[in-house]
Amino acid sequence: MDALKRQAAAHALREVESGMKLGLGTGSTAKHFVDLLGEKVRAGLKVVGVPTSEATRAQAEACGVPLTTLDEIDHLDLTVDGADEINPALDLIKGGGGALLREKIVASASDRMIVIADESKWVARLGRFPLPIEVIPFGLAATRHAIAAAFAKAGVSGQMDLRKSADGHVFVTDGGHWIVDVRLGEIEDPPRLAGLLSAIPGVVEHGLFIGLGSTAILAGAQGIRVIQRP
Ligand SMILES: O=C(CO)[C@H](O)[C@H](O)COP(=O)(O)O
Repeated sequence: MDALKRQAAAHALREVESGMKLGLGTGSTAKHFVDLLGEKVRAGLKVVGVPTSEATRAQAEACGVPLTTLDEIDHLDLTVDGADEINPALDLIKGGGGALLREKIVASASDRMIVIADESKWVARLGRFPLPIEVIPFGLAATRHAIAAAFAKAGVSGQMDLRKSADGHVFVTDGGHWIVDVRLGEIEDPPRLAGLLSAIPGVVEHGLFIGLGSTAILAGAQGIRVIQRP
């Protein structure tokens, strides 16, 4: 599986040109991309990156990839990131690694987003992977109530689990927020659910990435598949 992730990352690297401003994703697949990008940079490629997490920032720095922020620049040419699920519309579930907020800000600031993954992430319908919802700790019970109401309107339901770290403490995002993971099953209308969740005051962001993915590069036993957003 890890070899497939690296193959997808290597394929995405072909889209990188000198002078580009790049969004750098988070997770085990994006890690391969940053690693391979670092090799190119050390060989002379001129790019600048905006990391989507503190973990990616540390990795990119160690690899020698020059970094900037979306305070210093307001726009990126290309973001390359992984995903937890990808459907044929190239809508995504992201946030398994907890970086969904910065990932969505960075992807939204990019002309193009290439999603890299192994084939197991390709699904007919989103929802098998638990949907991460990043919430403000203040007023959590009220926010959960509002999330449940949004689910009812969208015709889905599922248990909400507050994400914990391996040490048993509540997982805290790079932005200081918490994450509620919800196993919904098939989501009939992801754009509608995304809109309903975005309207809830205590919800900082959610893992439905609608209309952001431009291209998916999927690596499988049969080779690489490149899918463009319809
Ligand atoms: O959204 C993410 C992190 O917030 C990741 O892109 C997603 O979880 C996929 O990770 P991996 O490449 O390790 O399977």
